[in-house]
Amino acid sequence: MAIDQGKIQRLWTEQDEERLISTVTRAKMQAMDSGVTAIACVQIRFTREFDWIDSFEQNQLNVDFQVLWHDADQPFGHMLAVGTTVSQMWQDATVLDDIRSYWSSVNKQLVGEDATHVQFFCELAFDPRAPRDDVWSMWPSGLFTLPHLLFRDDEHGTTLLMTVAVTHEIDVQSEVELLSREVQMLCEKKGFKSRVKEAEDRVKVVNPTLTSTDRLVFQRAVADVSEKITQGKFAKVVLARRVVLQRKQSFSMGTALRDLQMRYRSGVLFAVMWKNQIFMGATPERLVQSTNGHIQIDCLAGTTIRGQDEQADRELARNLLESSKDRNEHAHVLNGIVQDVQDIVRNLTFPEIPVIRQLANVQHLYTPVSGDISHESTVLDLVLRLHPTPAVAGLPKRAAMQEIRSQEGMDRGFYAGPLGFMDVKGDGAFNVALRCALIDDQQAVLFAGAGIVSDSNPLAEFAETKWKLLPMQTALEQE
Ligand SMILES: C=C(O[C@@H]1C=C(C(=O)O)C=C[C@H]1O)C(=O)O
Repeated sequence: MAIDQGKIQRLWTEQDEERLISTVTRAKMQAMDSGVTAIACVQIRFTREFDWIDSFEQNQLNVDFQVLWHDADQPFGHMLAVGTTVSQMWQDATVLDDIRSYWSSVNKQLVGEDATHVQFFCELAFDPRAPRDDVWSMWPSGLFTLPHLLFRDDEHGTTLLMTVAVTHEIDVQSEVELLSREVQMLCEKKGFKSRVKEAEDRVKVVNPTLTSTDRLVFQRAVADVSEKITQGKFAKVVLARRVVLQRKQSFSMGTALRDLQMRYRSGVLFAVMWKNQIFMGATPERLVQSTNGHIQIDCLAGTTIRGQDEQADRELARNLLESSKDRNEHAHVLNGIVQDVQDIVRNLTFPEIPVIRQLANVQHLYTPVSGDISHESTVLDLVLRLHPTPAVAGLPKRAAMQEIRSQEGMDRGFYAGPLGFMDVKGDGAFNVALRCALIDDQQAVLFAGAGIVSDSNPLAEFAETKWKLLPMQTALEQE
C-alpha cells in the first residue's frame, strides 16, 4: 500500500522513514531466522506541540495501558507511555522471581540501534501474596510492560521511541504506514476534553465516606499494634486506611493531574491507566534510582505538618528533628534499608543525622542513601530486596506484613508498592506509590498510612493519615 508522503513528512523526516523501514525489515529477518517475534525499535524527534497531561487524558489511540510520569526533581522528567508492545502480568507471589528473566528474554528480541533507548515500565502490588479485593479486582499483582510509544523530554524537546512486534509474516510497508497513522491520530487533538467544562461536572464532591477502616477501627488498630510493639512482638508496623470519594460525574483526570503538578513541585507525579481505571498520585518517596550503576535510595520516615508561616514551619521541623519517637522510627527504616542492600551495594554512604524534607502539606525526616552496584546487578534487584521497606511495612518485615494483613482488612493493591521503569542495561528509577488514589469513573479510593511504634498516639496517627490524604483529596475536588 502506498504511504501518504505528505502526512509522514510532517511527522518525521525522510531519514527517520528510512530507519523505520530498514529496522522493521531487519526485525522481520531476525524473526524469520529465529522463529521468535522480534521487536523493532526506532526513536525520532517529535516536533509537534505536545501536552503530556492532555495526551494522557484524551487517550486518542484508545489503548488499555498508559503511563504518565513527571519527576519534578529531574531537569527533563516527563514521560508518556502509550499502549503495549509486549507485557507480562503476574497474579501471585512468583512475580518477584519472574520479572528479571522476562526482562532479559525481551531484551534479546530487540532490534535496531535505538534499542539502547528502550524503557520498560513496572508496577508491583504492595503484597503480591494478598488476594486482590473488589477495589483492585481489575489489576494483576505485577505488571511489566514494554510500551508501544514512549514520549520523553530532553534539552532539545521531545523524543518518541516506537517499538513494534514483528513476525516473519508482516508486510513492512503496511506496518510503517500503521505507525504513521497512529502517530498522526495522536496529533489530532479533539477539543481537549480536559478544558471542556460541562455544567453537570460542577457538582460538588459528595462528602468523603470512610469505608473499610473508619476512624475508630483505625485508632483501635494503632493502640493494639503499639501494645504489641511494647511487648516486643515487632519494632514497627505501618498501618494504612482507605477513603472513598464519590462524585455524580466522572472525575476529571486532567484537572486533578494539573493541580498536583502545580502544588507538588518535588517528587514524582504518576498516573497509570489500566483498562478503564487510573491509579495516580504524587509521591515524595524514591525507592531506588540507578544511573550507570550509581544508586540513590530515599529513607523517608517521621512526619509532621506544615506551619502557617516560615517561623511555625521551622518550629515544627525542629520538634520533628528532636522527637525521639520520630527519630527512632526513622532509624528503624534506615537500618532496615542498609541491611537489605549492603551485600550488593558498595560505598554505601549516608549522613548521620536526617534532614527535613518539606512538601506542600507535610514535612518528613529524610536521609539520602547512596552507593554503587556492579553491572551484574540491576535496579530491579534492589527493588526486590528493598520492597517493602520498613517505611511502608515495618520491622521485622515478615511479621509486620502478617500484622498488616490481619489488622487492615483491606487490599492495599498498588498503594505502597514499587512503581517505575528500567532500561536495557538495568538502570532505572522506582518510587513508592504513596499519596495516591485509584480512580474508576465516578469513584476514587484514596490510601494513606502511618508508621506505628511503641509510643504512637492513635489520635495523632489518624491525623497523620488525614494530612497524607489531603493532596489527592484536594486535587480530586477541583472543579
Ligand atoms: C505510609 C505512608 O508514608 C510513609 C510513612 C511515613 C511516616 O510514617 O512518617 C513517612 C513517609 C512514608 O514513608 C503514606 O504516605 O501512606
